[in-house]
Amino acid sequence: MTILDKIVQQKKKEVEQLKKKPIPEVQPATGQVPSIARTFHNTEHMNIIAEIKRASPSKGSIDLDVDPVKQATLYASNGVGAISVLTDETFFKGSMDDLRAVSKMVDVPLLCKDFFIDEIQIDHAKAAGASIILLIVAAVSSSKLRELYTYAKDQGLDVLCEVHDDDEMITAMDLDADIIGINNRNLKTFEVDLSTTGLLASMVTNPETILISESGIKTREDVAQAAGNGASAVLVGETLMRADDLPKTISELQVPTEGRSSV
Ligand SMILES: O=C(O)c1ccccc1NCC(=O)[C@H](O)[C@H](O)COP(=O)(O)O
Repeated sequence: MTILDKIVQQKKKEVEQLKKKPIPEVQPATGQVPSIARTFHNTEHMNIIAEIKRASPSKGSIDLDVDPVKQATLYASNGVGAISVLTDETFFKGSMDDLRAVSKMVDVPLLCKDFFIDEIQIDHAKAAGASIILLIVAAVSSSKLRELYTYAKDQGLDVLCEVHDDDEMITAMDLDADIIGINNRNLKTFEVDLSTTGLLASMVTNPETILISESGIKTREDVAQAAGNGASAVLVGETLMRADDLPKTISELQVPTEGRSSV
C-alpha cells in the first residue's frame, strides 16, 4: 500500500466522522481576497505559494511547534502570492484550526492543503477560510474528481488540480482545470525530480492555464527552471519552514518573470 493509499484510507474514516458533525459557520474574510486565477498572470516576479508544514511523511518533523499565524504573517508581509496550510492531522500534524487562525490574520489567498475525497471536506475548508482547495488527481476517480471540482467552483473556491504524470495531466486538461499544480514529488516513492514540471508543462495547450510547480524547490535556480518551463508560481514548504532568514529566502525565490516562456 502506498502512502497516498494510506492517507486516502484515513480520510475515508475522517469523512464519516465529519458527516456526524455540523459544519462550522463560514469565516468572514479579513479583506478582499483576490483570486489566484486572476492575480497569478502577468506579475513581475514568480509567485510563491508559501506553505505552513509542520511535518510530512517523507521528512518527519519539520517544525512541529510553528506558530502558524506568525509564520503566515511573515509570509504575507514578504510578498508571497498565496499561503498553503497543510490541514491534515495524522500525517502532517496540521489542523483546520491552523487554517482558521491564519485566515483571521492575513488577506492573501489561502490554500487548504489536504486530501479531498468528499464534498463535506470542501464545506469545512471553506468554513475555515480557504479560498483555494487542492484536488489530487491520483487520490480519486475521474468522475469523483469532476464532482468535487464542480462543487468547489460552485462554492466560489479556486481549485488547484494536482498531477504527477502524463495520464493525470490529461485528466486535468479534460476537466478544463484553470490551475494545475505539477508535483515534482512522486507520492508513491517520495522521489523528487524537478524536471517533472518541464515534461508535463509541455503537454498544456491552453495558454490561460496557470501552472504551479510544487515540491522540492530550494533555490533561486530551481525557481528559474520552473519559470523557464512555463510555471507562474512555485509551491514551497520545507525550504521556507526551515529558513533562518525568511525575508531573504523569499526574496531570493522571487525570480523576475521577464522572459518566462509561455505554455
Ligand atoms: O511532503 C510529503 O512528504 C508528502 C507526502 C505524501 C503526500 C504529500 C506530500 N506533500 C505535500 C506537498 O505537496 C508538499 O507539501 C508541497 O508541495 C511542498 O513541498 P516541499 O517544498 O518539498 O516541502
